[in-house]
Formats: sequence, C-alpha cells, structure tokens
Amino acid sequence: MIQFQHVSKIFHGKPAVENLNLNIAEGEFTVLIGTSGSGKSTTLKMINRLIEHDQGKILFAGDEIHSFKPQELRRRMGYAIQSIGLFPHWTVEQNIATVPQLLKWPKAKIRDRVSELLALLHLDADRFRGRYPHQLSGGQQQRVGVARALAADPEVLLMDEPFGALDPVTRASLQAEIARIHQLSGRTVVLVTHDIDEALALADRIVLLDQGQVIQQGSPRHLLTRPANAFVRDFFGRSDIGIKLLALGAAGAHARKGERLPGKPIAAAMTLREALSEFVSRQTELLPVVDEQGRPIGVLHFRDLVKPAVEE
Ligand SMILES: Nc1ncnc2c1ncn2[C@@H]1O[C@H](COP(=O)(O)OP(=O)(O)OP(=O)(O)O)[C@@H](O)[C@H]1O
Repeated sequence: MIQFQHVSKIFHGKPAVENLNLNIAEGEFTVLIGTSGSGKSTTLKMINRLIEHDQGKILFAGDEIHSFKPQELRRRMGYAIQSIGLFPHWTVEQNIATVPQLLKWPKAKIRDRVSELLALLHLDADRFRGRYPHQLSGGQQQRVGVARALAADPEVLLMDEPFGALDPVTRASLQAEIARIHQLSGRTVVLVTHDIDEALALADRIVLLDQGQVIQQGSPRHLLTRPANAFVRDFFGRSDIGIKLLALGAAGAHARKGERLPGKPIAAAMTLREALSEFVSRQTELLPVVDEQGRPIGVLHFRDLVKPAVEE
C-alpha cells in the first residue's frame, strides 16, 4: 500500500531520515516508534506530502506520490495529530465534515456520517454536534480529531501521537477504539508514538527508528524475543521484557476450556499482564474466564501464563 525505497530527508545538511526502506501492507497497523528526534514525524508527513522527501521513492497504491496532487493524497489519507488542529470557530459537526464538504457530499449524507462517527467514538451526537472545540475536554477534542480524520472513509489513516497529553484511562479507551475501528474497517493505519506499551498493544508491525534509520522492524513478539542488538533490547526495557510479552497474550486463549470455577470472572480479552496482576492481588492461582457475553469459557491457571496459547 505504501512503500519507501531508499528515502532520505535532509534538513540544513543533516539527515532527519536516511535511506529508509519500508513496506506497509494494505490493512496493516504499523507503529513508528523511536527516541525523540529519530525521524518518526518526518516519515509520517512524507506519506501525505506535508514534508517532501529529497531522495528515493515513495509509492502509494503502486504510484510514486509525486504523481498525486497533495490535496488528493490528503483526501485519501486521514490525518490526526496530537495538537488536534480543530478549527475553533467551527462546530464539532463542521469540523468532522471538513473533507466530506470538500468532496461535496449531499447534506443528509454528511449529517448521517457525523452521527455515525460520533457514536463510534462514544460521543453523544445530540449533545456534541453543535458544540465548539473550547466547549470540549481535551480527550473529547482528540476524539473529534480522530473522527475528522476518519470522516471520508480514507484508505489510510495517519496518526501522530493522537493520544498524547491524555490521562492513562482516556488514553487506554481511545487506544481500544482505534484497535476496534482498525479491525472493523480493515484500513491501513500508520501511527507515531514514543509509548512502548501503546506500540505493543496496537501494532501488527513495529518500526523502531533511531537517528533517522530503521534499527529493526517486525511484529511486537519478534522485536521482544529477537531484538537485533543491544539498542533494541534496551529500548524495550531489558528487565521488563517478560511482562511486556505477557501483554501480547489474552486470557481467553490461555484458559483451559471446559473447566469451571465459581468466583468473580475475568474477561477473555484481558491481557495476561492484567491477569498476572489479578492473580497477585487476589492471591490465587486459578481465575474463571468469561466471553464477551459473560458466558463461562474456562479457567486460567497461573502456571499456564508461561505456556504457549491453546489457540491464538
Ligand atoms: N522543519 C524542520 N526543519 C529543520 N529540522 C527539522 C524539521 N523538522 C524536523 N527536523 C529535524 O529532523 C529530525 C527528526 O525530527 P522528527 O520530528 O521527525 O522526529 P521525531 O522522531 O518525530 O521526534 P519527537 O518524538 O521528538 O517528536 C530532528 O533532528 C529534527 O530537529
């Protein structure tokens, strides 16, 4: 879907991105992560030509991005950023409708789409569509920013620290929304973050950058279990790697199916990292597991945390 071939960007004689090769498949959730100044935002902005690359080729859907008009690229790619960039004198509805208006969608279709997106992001349409950005909390503004990026159902969603500056609870709930939207829509997503747990929770593929170069790329499990060098190991936190691996597994996949146990159950979708916390805080070695509808599916055994999943 998006390919970088030997791409470099040089600012004032210094490369911000150097000889970058990336292949982002359609439908894939790619997370760009790295130290501050490693070139993450520059890489993202080169995709929709907010920054023009100096060397190499960037292909979108098979064609060099210079063959597209920047406006066309930006209509086909939603873009959400930390500072949100909502228009202050426009209502929530007008902000979300920016691209559909440009595309001259009929009024009724725009209204329906705004309602649909507000519902998707858990904002009550009747209460929020007429409000102005200053009448919203920071988290609500970020939700509207994400809704705006999704409005015209873009082929690609580009996000630069979209959940930055949020409290951990709101951040976790927006992360869950994005994961759900990605699963439902099957859209290609490229997200920049410096939050390792966010990257591990969301990514199909992580691209770790340092000083404008890719140090390693692969699935979260691959980077945690087969780090290419000491930098990668240190970046993901040597002592913490086991705990981070637990965050990649779900209780449902590790539960012994068919077993039953009374007591307060945990959800099948709970990560093994959270389950570990439950084992310790409840001082138990067995936890009943239920599915989304609350039906019992089995029992998670403490000792099974370190075994491969029954099915994953
Ligand atoms: N417009 C610009 N002019 C000059 N230098 C720039 C410009 N934009 C970025 N740079 C430089 O390019 C390098 C990469 O910047 P970039 O913003 O891509 O990094 P980043 O990984 O997104 O960093 P952070 O996590 O701090 O946001 C940095 O050294 C930065 O100072």
